[in-house]
Amino acid sequence: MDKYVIHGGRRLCGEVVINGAKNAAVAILPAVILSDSPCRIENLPDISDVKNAAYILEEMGAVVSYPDRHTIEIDPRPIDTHVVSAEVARRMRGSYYFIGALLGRCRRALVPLPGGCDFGVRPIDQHLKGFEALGCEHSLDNGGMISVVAPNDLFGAHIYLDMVSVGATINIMLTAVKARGVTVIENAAREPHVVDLANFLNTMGADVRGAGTDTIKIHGVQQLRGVTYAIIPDQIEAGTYMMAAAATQGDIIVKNVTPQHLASISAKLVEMGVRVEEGDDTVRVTCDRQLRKCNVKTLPHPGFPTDMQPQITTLLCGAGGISMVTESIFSGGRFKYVDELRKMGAVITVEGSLAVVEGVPRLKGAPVRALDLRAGVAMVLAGLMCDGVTQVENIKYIERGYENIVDKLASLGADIYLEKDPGRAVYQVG
Ligand SMILES: CC(=O)N[C@H]1[C@@H](OP(=O)(O)OP(=O)(O)OC[C@H]2O[C@@H](n3ccc(=O)[nH]c3=O)[C@H](O)[C@@H]2O)O[C@H](CO)[C@@H](O)[C@@H]1O
Ligand SMILES: C=C(OP(=O)(O)O)C(=O)O
Repeated sequence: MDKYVIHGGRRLCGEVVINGAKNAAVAILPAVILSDSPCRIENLPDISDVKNAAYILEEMGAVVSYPDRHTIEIDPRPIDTHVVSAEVARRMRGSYYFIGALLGRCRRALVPLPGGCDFGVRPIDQHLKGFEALGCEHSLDNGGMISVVAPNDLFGAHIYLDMVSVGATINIMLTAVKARGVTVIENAAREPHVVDLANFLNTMGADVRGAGTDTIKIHGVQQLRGVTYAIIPDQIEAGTYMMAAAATQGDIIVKNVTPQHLASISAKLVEMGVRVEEGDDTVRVTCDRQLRKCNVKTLPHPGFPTDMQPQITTLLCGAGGISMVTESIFSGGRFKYVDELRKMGAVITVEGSLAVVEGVPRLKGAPVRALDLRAGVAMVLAGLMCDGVTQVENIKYIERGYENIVDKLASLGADIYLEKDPGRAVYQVG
């Protein structure tokens, strides 16, 4: 099995450039099928989730080309199916956005239940409730394929989400932009990728207002046109490198970011005694002291992101005192990685959605597994901050969301390399 090998204890210093946002990219790529002409998407991250989304588009008949590693051109006109096949779609969460986009394009969709990080149950009832309100019927077959059909067309509706859901907000937007009349989504998610998708759709000719607030209003239109669009920087990749600076008493300038998207992450680092200086599109993170304990609660944006929870919990393992981390988005299922951290000497007790983290002087290197994307990158952070050698297995999860992580960390001074499994002829993503 391929693994990352990390000799810990190096101070990370220098500059790192952040790539485009995974969670924006996996929504914008399906949205392209709503267009009546080709689109060019720039600042695309080179990660396996994006490769898988592009593969699905090609499999459906779109003509796809890559002028360079971070740019994709997609001509959706040849697509003549409403079906997404299961194999690749099940390797990622964002494949469920093909439901919303296909409904907008052709009023029906047959798409597998999505994959993505395993936090226990990840229901999609709010997505289905939204589609129903817009005039759709749905069913699930034994093979895990979801069929959603709008027998009499799509009609704008007033939809209140029972919980703040990024996925449901985006999926409903994708359908409603091509519905007749006005749709209002109440209790909508406000994450930066929700806003980025709305901006992309509006550039194509849609009429989406209020994205970034908890009420989004969409006037349906008949046609959307092809555009050139650049994806926003990845909030979570940026936050992870900020934590790497703090974890190693380092000094890193994180470039190509939107500092406003990082406000909750910066605030927690400052509380821990870390210096964070914001530029126009940079943040510099410097740490020259032992971290202070702090309490963290994950919340929908603009609260502290759940996708940064494993990273900050890891950081708190080296802080002075006892910290409390409350996971309020994915209750229960997002602390599984704590067992891996314990192998490195972490002292953490988990009760339901609360982790109590007792700071220890040093973690020590050990063989550990990436249990999901952010849990995996948390193991990398632990490896960087500890004494000795850490081997991180199951790195395919990390590659879902981090472009070139080994080279980026090595360029900051980390002693990390990828050890390829000699027995593995072909590396399969996802
Ligand atoms: C591809 C993508 O963008 N993934 C992100 C998206 O996941 P995802 O879209 O799955 O997350 P949601 O915001 O929908 O989930 C929030 C909470 O609502 C629950 N829920 C959601 C929908 C639903 O129909 N019913 C329901 O009960 C979920 O189980 C969870 O407890 O937002 C999460 C929360 O910021 C992030 O961790 C993921 O990185
Ligand atoms: C949970 C995540 O991703 P996904 O929803 O794609 O599994 C994540 O990015 O941390």
